[in-house]
Amino acid sequence: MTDTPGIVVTGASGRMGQMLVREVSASPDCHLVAALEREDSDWIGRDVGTAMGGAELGVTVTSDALEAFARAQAVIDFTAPAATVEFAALAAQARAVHVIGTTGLSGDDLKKIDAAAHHAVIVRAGNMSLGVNLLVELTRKVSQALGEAFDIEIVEAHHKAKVDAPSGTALMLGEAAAEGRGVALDDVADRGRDGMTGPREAGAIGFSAIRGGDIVGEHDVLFAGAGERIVLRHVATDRGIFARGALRAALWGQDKRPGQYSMADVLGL
Ligand SMILES: NC(=O)C1=CN([C@@H]2O[C@H](COP(=O)(O)OP(=O)(O)OC[C@H]3O[C@@H](n4cnc5c(N)ncnc54)[C@H](OP(=O)(O)O)[C@@H]3O)[C@@H](O)[C@H]2O)C=CC1
Ligand SMILES: O=C(O)C1=N[C@H](C(=O)O)C[C@H](O)C1
Repeated sequence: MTDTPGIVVTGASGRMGQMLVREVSASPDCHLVAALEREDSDWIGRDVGTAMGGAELGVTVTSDALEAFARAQAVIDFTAPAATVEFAALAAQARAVHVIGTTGLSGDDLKKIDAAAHHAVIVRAGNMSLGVNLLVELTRKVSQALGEAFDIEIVEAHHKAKVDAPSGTALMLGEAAAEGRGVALDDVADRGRDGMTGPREAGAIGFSAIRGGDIVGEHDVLFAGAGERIVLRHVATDRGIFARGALRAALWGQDKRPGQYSMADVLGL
């Protein structure tokens, strides 16, 4: 037996799920207690390590979330909105820290996650990397300094399997840019241009999404002024940056009071 925090990885067969299983099982600071998949997944009942094509890890893939969460101190969850909302209620019941990387959550989903955060620690971020969370802070500062004389456009690029747009990261950057200007993002966001759009609206924060191939995740924040342009850019080349951030959040959350926290809290930004 080990006395390090026990961690459940949800969506274990997914792109992020597999990366998380690797990070958690390689870390000396925690141990993998369960790997979760859908009931009808052909990974159920198999050792998660061998299902991933590697060495046995001694953890059998299960679909019983509540039983798994009851044995864990943290749940790391990069799945899909419907699953994440369900897992938030179950993690709260088990009083396990819930680290949410899932993006594309609706306003209704976020209300349910808020309710779960009354009972347990939730750390949620559209991007768990150190670099992007620093970029968010820079975006807020540059937006505040420049004001509306500079037009803000956020351009993101991801792999062809991504199902939500704009990305969670683009929305975090948009929120920060809006905060820097003292406005609400919902009032100024321009999330898709097509046809006779007319000239750009003053004060708008524009979003563009590129999807293709195996792009891990790229984000540009453009501040376009008269005669000059500033571009803040983050390029992810390895999903390990998200997995390591999520693991850091799971460990950080162990001694925190119930509530909802961000990666900025975890990183002390
Ligand atoms: N915050 C961050 O730093 C990052 C966030 N993400 C986000 O993480 C999420 C997952 O991304 P990615 O790993 O690329 O996606 P994948 O599609 O590769 O993996 C998602 C996994 O979740 C499982 N899943 C989906 N719905 C359910 C459900 N209802 N019950 C149980 N399991 C379910 C999927 O199973 P099945 O295949 O059977 O549907 C799959 O195994 C996305 O929202 C993405 O935007 C990604 C990278 C970084
Ligand atoms: O789906 C992805 O892959 C990613 N999703 C997150 C997002 O929506 O911003 C984070 C990262 O860019 C990869």
